[in-house]
Amino acid sequence: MPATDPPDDPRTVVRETLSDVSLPSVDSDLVSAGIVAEIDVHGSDLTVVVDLSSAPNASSENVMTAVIEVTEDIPGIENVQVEQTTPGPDPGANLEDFEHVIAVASAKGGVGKSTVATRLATTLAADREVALFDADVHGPNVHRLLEVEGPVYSTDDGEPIPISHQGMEVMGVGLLESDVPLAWRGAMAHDAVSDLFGETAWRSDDTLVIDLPPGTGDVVLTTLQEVPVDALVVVTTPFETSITDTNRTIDLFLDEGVPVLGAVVNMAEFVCEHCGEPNELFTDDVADLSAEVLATLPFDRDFQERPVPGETTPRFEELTGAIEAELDALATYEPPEDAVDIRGLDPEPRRDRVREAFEDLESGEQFRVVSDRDPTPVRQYLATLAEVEPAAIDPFDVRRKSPDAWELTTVYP
Ligand SMILES: Nc1ncnc2c1ncn2[C@@H]1O[C@H](COP(=O)(O)OP(=O)(O)OP(=O)(O)O)[C@@H](O)[C@H]1O
Repeated sequence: MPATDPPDDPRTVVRETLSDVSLPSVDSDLVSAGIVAEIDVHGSDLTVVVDLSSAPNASSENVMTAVIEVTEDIPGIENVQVEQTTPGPDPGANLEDFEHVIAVASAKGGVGKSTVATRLATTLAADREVALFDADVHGPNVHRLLEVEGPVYSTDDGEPIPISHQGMEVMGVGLLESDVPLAWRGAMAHDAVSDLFGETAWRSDDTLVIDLPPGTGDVVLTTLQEVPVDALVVVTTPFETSITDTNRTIDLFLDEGVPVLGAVVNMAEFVCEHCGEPNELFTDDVADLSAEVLATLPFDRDFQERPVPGETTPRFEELTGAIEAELDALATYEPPEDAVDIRGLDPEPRRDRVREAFEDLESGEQFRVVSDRDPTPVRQYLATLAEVEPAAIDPFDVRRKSPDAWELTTVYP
């Protein structure tokens, strides 16, 4: 009798085989950890369904590879298929469900935007549940920095499941086609990012960090319109043209009502590894930056190493601290005392409050409104009330202060 005869109940053999498999990211073996949800054998075809909700630190890829490796050697088994169940107790959390959204942008490529976004996410992951989205459709490299690979699996409803990487969820266009250079442009790029954003079945709902593409193109602007960003961080190098471009980018974001938190000045100096002497890499002064400097980072080879979720990097603590303070401030946003607060009101009382307060003013007096939506359309209404052209309602400064509080500041013409 050949030694490869299939056993009476092949599922038992598969289960026993899997109970001998352990991974560094899982506390016990795959069966005891509750990862093996279902085993199905038809002839020589084996299907193993894995559920990673009980092992948040396990990467689906590592688990699937381990399952395939050990089960395809089982006598009688020729084809092995591993499927992942819809994860988590509350699968498919929406973008709106995130408590905080932080986006990282830059005017130019290559200034360290992805490095900052990725390290910010991994540092924040020490205290929070963090998800990281790579929206840099033209040069996605978050997955490379973290050394995370696809394939990306889908829920039963076809929603892409983010890769769980050491407790942090990661998603991005780079994961969909790991080794294929993406050449998406314009509308196609926008659609790809937008779809992925809208459909991803996040499990976390605390903090989302987004690595935006460089510049202020279509993907950046539509992403910022579609996603309720709490705070935007702009990365720049301290070089004159870089600062000029960054200032232009910041102005554009402010015009769009994006809450720009501040800037990270990257690669500001290089400390000689031999003599310890710091050397400025650029001589230009960052005083010209139009945003607050949240952190200044040196050129440091350590930043080229793979960041690990949950591991704090001393150099990033300043930045992370500034962002956490801002997130706390957002949670307790108080409108200025002189502002007309129209949040939560129906359309008619909103208009009445604005009209009464605006018509009370003398020419040149400041008018401030706090709204729970973008108050830009109010300009036309104010112009009608003052019997002027909308352009005469000037200045017209709209700032988003929290996910649901916009401040409009203008003066009576
Ligand atoms: N402070 C730093 N010290 C040393 N190396 C750095 C630093 N910041 C970034 N780098 C390195 O510079 C390179 C570019 O960084 P990164 O990919 O983060 O830039 P980027 O602005 O996201 O670029 P792109 O927009 O083109 O994707 C990477 O190899 C990264 O490791």
